[in-house]
Amino acid sequence: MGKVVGETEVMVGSMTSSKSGVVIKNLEVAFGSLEVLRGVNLEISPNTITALMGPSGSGKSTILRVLNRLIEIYPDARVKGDVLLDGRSIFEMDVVELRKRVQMIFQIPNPIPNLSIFENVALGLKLNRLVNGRRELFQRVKQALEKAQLWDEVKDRLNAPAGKLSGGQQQRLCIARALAFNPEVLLADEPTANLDPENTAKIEALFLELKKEMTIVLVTHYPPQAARISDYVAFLYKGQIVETGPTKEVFTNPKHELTEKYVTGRLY
Ligand SMILES: Nc1ncnc2c1ncn2[C@@H]1O[C@H](COP(=O)(O)OP(=O)(O)OP(=O)(O)O)[C@@H](O)[C@H]1O
Repeated sequence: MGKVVGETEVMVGSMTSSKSGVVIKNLEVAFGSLEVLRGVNLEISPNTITALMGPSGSGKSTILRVLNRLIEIYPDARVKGDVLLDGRSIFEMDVVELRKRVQMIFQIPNPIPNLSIFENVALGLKLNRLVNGRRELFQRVKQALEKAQLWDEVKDRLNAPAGKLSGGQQQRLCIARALAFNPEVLLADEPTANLDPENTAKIEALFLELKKEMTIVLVTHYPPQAARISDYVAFLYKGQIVETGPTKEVFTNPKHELTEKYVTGRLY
């Protein structure tokens, strides 16, 4: 299912303008003279997991970096086109506000290792003055750790340094830190690439829970992960979207030869 807008296929989700859906329109990104994204159009429905998959260097992370405007930290990056969040251009929003609504986690978990487990989650809430008093702060941190399915494992050692947690726990701590902001969109850039199968399964199960409350955009190198947990996929190749659609459809009946090669593990 899809309609053509601009150069590439656009997935049609449940609603275009409904809350916290994301619409990417004719996105182009270049670093200096290097064009890395061209004519990218994509509609990401609320409360879904959309997987961006494709070979290394195809532009997946760059799309994520546009969605929270992290791209603006690169002085030579040029961005054209538009991205709508809940119907409004993200480029017209206050960037600090945008990044509260659109949180991001990375391939390598990046808690502050010497800071306590509690403080890693609390810090953003304190710096942004989002809570009133210690009691509310504790409740928000607890709630975030619960949602990230980490609370039971850490509730007796909240003051221990985050660096003492296992890799999988550190990644869930980073998810808790993001969830503390009650984001509408969670961007996940290969969040399980450094984890063993057991921890990967935990994060995947967690995402399936979290999508009930937010929209998730997942970058993955690994087609089976997209097949397991995403509702929609966009397959990127050399900076363009080759094919998008409901995950099952794209995996069972890919329309493009490149997609077929990729999902069957013959294109890296
Ligand atoms: N800050 C930057 N400056 C210059 N070029 C960059 C920068 N960031 C990314 N690129 C280039 O943009 C292209 C797309 O990179 P991007 O990281 O988005 O790809 P990717 O699909 O996420 O790759 P991977 O799966 O390896 O993470 C690559 O050619 C990369 O070298």
